[in-house]
Amino acid sequence: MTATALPSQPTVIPGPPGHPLLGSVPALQRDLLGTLMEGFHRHGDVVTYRIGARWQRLGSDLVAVYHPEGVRHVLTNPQVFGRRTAGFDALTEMLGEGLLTSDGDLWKRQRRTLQPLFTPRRVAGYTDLMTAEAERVVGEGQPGSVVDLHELMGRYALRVVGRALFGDEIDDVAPALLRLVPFGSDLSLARSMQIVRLPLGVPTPRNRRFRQVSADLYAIVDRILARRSDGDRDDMLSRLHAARDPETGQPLSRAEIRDQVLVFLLAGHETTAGALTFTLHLLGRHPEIQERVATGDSDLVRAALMEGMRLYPPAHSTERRATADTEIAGYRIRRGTPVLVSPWVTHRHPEYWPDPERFDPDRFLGDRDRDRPRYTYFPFGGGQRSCIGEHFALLEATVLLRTLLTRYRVEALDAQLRLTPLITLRPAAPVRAALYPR
Ligand code: HEM
Repeated sequence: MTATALPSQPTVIPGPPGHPLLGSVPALQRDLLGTLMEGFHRHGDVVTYRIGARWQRLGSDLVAVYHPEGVRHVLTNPQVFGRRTAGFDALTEMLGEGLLTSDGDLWKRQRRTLQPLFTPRRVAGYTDLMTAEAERVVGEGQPGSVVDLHELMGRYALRVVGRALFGDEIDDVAPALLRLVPFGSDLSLARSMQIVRLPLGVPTPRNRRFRQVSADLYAIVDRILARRSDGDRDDMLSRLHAARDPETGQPLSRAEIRDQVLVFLLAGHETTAGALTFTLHLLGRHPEIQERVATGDSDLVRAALMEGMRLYPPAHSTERRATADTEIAGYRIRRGTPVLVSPWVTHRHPEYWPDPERFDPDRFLGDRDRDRPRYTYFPFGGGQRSCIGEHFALLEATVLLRTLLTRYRVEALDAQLRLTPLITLRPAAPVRAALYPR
């Protein structure tokens, strides 16, 4: 498949017919990832899901693009595929206009200003902090006891990002934050899937809950910001205050700093916690692979993490909106159409991933890793809106894996992971594992 026109291609994009009045909405709400996967198996690399009624004016089409070449086209052409989608609009209503949700010139300015905080050299400066937190979390495990990997990894990732941001522990607000995140994620996703979206000001029970969660999240940020005495610190918050747009010299406003802090707190812990949980679960189901990784060999640790994120990409799907008429694989995409790309599906594309469901970290070693086309694997997205925290997350995750696995043998106690795909992929239940000292 290519992103150029193929004259023999039909112009109607195939897809499931769905419910006459609701289209694929009930199926997507019931089982998002299963519905996407089924669409791929039945209809191929480009699939239309009807959102709402079949009559043109009472619904719209969501086009999912699963082939790596199509994914590249969507993620690397921001002039054609913009960010103002129902999903990002709902997130903006919840979290304000931080780097994840802002758009256009505002995003450009924010990214220019914040990028220097995330260079590999800057990120390497957090190694000691990450190691100390990994030791601390690992030290809390009772030998032989059963732990919930997701709870443990959530605590680790939040402590790391909290200390990196504020130079201090944020343990006092962590439980509230960890409790609010799935509510916020669930409400944002549900709002983005509503066929008719009432303004948040309309006091429906769901709108009230939405606004309350947003207010509670900001209250946590304000509490942390208020107690922090500005001194000579070298944390991310001081750098946010000191950061200047390299082109205009403009600093971030107070409101922008508040929004960025919230985005970093949320985007910076949930995804990494998920990646670690899923990888440890998989290693806990594959003792022979775990033994190799437990040697601490950095290539193997990295490969295990990459393979964990292949099978369970924390950011399982993302969306763009066509801002002009365009074409993908010969199919016409009309201006205004929402377009979805999904690491969950593309990471299982059998053309590029033989035996896709098998956990095999060796896929990420040597030539096999190098020879693969770029957008067969995109857990951190791609193009100009790719994850700013990628180096940070990779370092943080490999430090934890090495620390935990050299100390403990992990035995996963659940045969299957039950998942809830909200904005990010989350376990639907505790992910139980026993830790045995080595
Ligand atoms: C394993 C961990 C992580 C994964 C899998 C991940 C994944 C992603 C993905 C896929 C995107 C792009 C979304 C899109 O294109 O629509 C993204 C964006 C972003 N991520 Fe991450 N992320 C991770 C960790 C982090 C960390 C640690 C931070 C911050 C400390 C962070 C902050 C952000 C921000 C601010 C953006 C928006 C960037 C922009 O639009 O300019 N992420 N992330």
